[in-house]
Amino acid sequence: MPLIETTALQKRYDNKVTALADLTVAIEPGVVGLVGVNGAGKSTLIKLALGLLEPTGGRIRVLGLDPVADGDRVRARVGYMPEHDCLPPDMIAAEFVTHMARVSGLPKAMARERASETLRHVGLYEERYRRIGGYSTGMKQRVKLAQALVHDPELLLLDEPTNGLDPAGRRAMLDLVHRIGTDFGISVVVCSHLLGEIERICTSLVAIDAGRLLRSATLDSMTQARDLLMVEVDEDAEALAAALVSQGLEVRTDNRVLYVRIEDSSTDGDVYDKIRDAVADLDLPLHRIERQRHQVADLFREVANA
Ligand SMILES: Nc1ncnc2c1ncn2[C@@H]1O[C@H](COP(=O)(O)OP(=O)(O)OP(=O)(O)O)[C@@H](O)[C@H]1O
Repeated sequence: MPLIETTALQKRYDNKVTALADLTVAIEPGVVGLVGVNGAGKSTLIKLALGLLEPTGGRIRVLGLDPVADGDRVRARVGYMPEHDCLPPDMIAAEFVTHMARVSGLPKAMARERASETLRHVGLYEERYRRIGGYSTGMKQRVKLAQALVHDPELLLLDEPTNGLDPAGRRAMLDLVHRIGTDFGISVVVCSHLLGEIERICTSLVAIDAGRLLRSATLDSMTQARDLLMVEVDEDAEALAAALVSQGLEVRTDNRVLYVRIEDSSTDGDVYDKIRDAVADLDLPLHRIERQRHQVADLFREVANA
């Protein structure tokens, strides 16, 4: 069953801004990156998934449930880390996370225990009895993550979890998110406007733009299908390109460099052979030949510019 499934989902705010225009997507289990520029509609989708907002058109299901009609059941199975600072500065972290566990329905002793475990898991065990107001931004983000995890949800919705962090803090937070997906088997939907940053921890990506679906695909399908061989010759790149095209290969040239498309890894050997033969026939000085993966960000840019 998809984690989140939407059909022609629309959200128009009272101020007439249409945040989601006509979104149809099925988000499958795994660590899923929900990407889009600021204002694309990511937070709106998350709030609709939590039942905090109601759609103005279309339909949304979360773990097969309607988040408006079945709000309590959805919230019991879903953890949410909001984007902006929302923590009570005067509370100590252990108390706050215990309280959030109680709100989610855990009995007192279990709530305390789970709060300690979760704070340990996010790397705040030593500091758990300090006031949240004295925490750094990175520590506050970890408390937000801990309260989302404390009731052991099946699905975590994280809205820009690296917000406000420095590069080392961003990496640490993303590693933590990745481990939650792999070690605990919890599905995660992580929103970000920085595709290059989250692609390394995700199993699939969903890109939205102006409230519509731009693309949804697994990382594997995006990278494998679009592998390239980069071939650099010292001269006559055009002649080599023509020879390869006549052999049925797809080639793009950029000065002395050719990019040859490999559609399927089973045909790799053929492509290498054709390049080697053509280089030999033309008696060209081959500088280098190497396999190059498309950056996932490039693929999304291609779609965006199409
Ligand atoms: N409560 C609201 N009332 C009116 N308009 C809103 C409200 N919340 C969001 N919007 C507008 O809806 C659009 C989508 O916003 P949303 O926050 O969902 O985007 P986002 O992709 O999450 O971007 P960001 O990361 O900047 O929050 C934007 O134009 C935003 O200004």
